Amino acid sequence: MSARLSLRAAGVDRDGVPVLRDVRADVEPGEWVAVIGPNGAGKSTLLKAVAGLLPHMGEITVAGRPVRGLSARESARTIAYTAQNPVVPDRMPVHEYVLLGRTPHLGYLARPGRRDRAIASEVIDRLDLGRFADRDVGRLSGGERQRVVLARALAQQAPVLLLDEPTTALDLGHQQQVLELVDTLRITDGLTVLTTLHDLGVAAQYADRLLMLVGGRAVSSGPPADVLTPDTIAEHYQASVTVDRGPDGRPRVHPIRPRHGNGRDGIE
Ligand SMILES: Nc1ncnc2c1ncn2[C@@H]1O[C@H](COP(=O)(O)OP(=O)(O)OP(=O)(O)O)[C@@H](O)[C@H]1O
Repeated sequence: MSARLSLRAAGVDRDGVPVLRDVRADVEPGEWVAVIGPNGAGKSTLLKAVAGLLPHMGEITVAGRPVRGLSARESARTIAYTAQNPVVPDRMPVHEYVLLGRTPHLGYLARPGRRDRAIASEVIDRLDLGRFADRDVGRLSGGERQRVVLARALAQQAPVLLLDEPTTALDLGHQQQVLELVDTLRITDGLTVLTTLHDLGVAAQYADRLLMLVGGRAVSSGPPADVLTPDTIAEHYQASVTVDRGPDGRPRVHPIRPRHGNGRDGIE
């Protein structure tokens, strides 16, 4: 199953304050869109609204069906979501926790079967978690836990993957491993991938398109090379960068020190 994701005039209020407004976006099956933007821009809010965890205005549909009409079970079979700061049960072995990802596929009161265990084992292996399989989730490092949470989401085998900052706690090698795995699944299984990513370099390398939010509104969207310009980044992040192209033609963003011109630090 593949599923197109579509947002039309999507908006969210939190405590009566508008934090997302009038967002229009589409993510096609097999496409990876990264939501970028400064702190507090509404990136996590957007993902939570798509995951059905926050009430929204406008229309958000998955495979043509409004997400607000999906039951919890239907939603979990269609959308796998990982939070920026996931809450995990401390005293549960990794293999059991990952197996929870199979719950939406089980019949009423049914227990996971051989196939469910095989799927959970496979994602545990692919995320290099085999040696932690019997350890409690609460006794893992931050990066190990982040991979376990992703493993549970992948075990769900949902056609839509929503990942809120999936690599923040990961070392460089595991970052690449996770991002490459998601990219492979996007290509081989046609997953529809929507992530938030703070690291603009990573976003540029992996996403087909970027959606930049500022103050809850989409201010720019399109291929990474169109969105990631020094002027746009200076305007919306108040950051100084240069941008060039890598061998793959994708933009590479290099932070540079702003020019202070006050003479105190020797920089003109
Ligand atoms: N539970 C909440 N109640 C009220 N306001 C909230 C709540 N959670 C977030 N907000 C506000 O909503 C706005 C958007 O927050 P959100 O977490 O979506 O931003 P973000 O772009 O993901 O930020 P960051 O890059 O810092 O993770 C912010 O102004 C934030 O303060």
